[in-house]
Amino acid sequence: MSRSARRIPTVNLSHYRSGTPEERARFVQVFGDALKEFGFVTVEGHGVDDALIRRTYTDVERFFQLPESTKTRYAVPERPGQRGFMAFGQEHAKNRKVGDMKEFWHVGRELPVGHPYRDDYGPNVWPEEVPTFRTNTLTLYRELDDAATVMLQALADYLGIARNTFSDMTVDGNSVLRLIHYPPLKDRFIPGGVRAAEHEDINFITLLCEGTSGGLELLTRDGEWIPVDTLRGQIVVDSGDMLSRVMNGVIPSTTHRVVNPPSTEQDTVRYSMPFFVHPYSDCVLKPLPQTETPDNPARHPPITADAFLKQRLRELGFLK
Ligand SMILES: O=C(O)CCC(=O)C(=O)O
Ligand SMILES: [Fe+2]
Repeated sequence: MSRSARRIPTVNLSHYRSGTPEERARFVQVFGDALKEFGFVTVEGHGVDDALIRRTYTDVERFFQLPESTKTRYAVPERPGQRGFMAFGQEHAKNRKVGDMKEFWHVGRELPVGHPYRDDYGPNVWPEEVPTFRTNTLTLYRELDDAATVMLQALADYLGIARNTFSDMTVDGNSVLRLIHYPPLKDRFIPGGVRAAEHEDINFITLLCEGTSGGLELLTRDGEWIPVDTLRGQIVVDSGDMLSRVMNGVIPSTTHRVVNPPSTEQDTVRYSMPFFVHPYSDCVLKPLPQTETPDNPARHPPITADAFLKQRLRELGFLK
């Protein structure tokens, strides 16, 4: 296969959940190999309700079409970039000065009163102009969280370690559902700007409901950009920096970006909904014993998920 024709593999999560032993073993192998080789894999049969994804996209579109003065009322300056609305051009990738050409909204985990992480994660805010936004996004959050748990169990099977090794780390984790609007470039443009400049995700793994138009690309381990095209109903999964820490680089995080539309004819709007799966705040990110070998000594000292997140939010310009 020519290098540029390479595509990431597709797997069906229902084979892992309820397939034959052979289907289950095959899922584990292809899923794990894909994360190792590409840091990306396409997942079907994930159990997240397609109608819910459509309803949520409708709500997201309604919100982003509101006037700027309304949207900015939902910015949360005390938790910049973590809850509520983040205006166009505000987030810039690590080591870049120019902001990404996107605006977005973050929904975080809701925890019961008295939970030790409740204040730390902070309250969500909700746009009163879109009454179904709260229910739809929280339901989607829960369904993506469930799918992620199963995927993390499959990854542990792949490595031959206790099945709940990773999924225990994400119980009550600081996961975030990000709802992104990339306007057409004719409407808003930042000179030198990109829809989403190349970056690695901070978290463990990311589940991306298919975007409403193309542009997502990943950088292969040998330095080639390849498109990640998803069909309706597929979820793309990628590995982030926190997983790489725990895997001591054996599953590296993968660089990816969202490129600008290639021509004025294709200058379409794009919406996407990544779900960033995070460990709980006090979870210590340190190499699993199986990944630390004489050939691959520990690459980083241990750090809590919370300290790591704050360090990265500073690099993104969100925290002082
Ligand atoms: O919009 C997308 O498809 C990807 C967005 C992304 O990579 C991110 O927000 O981290
Ligand atoms: Fe990303």
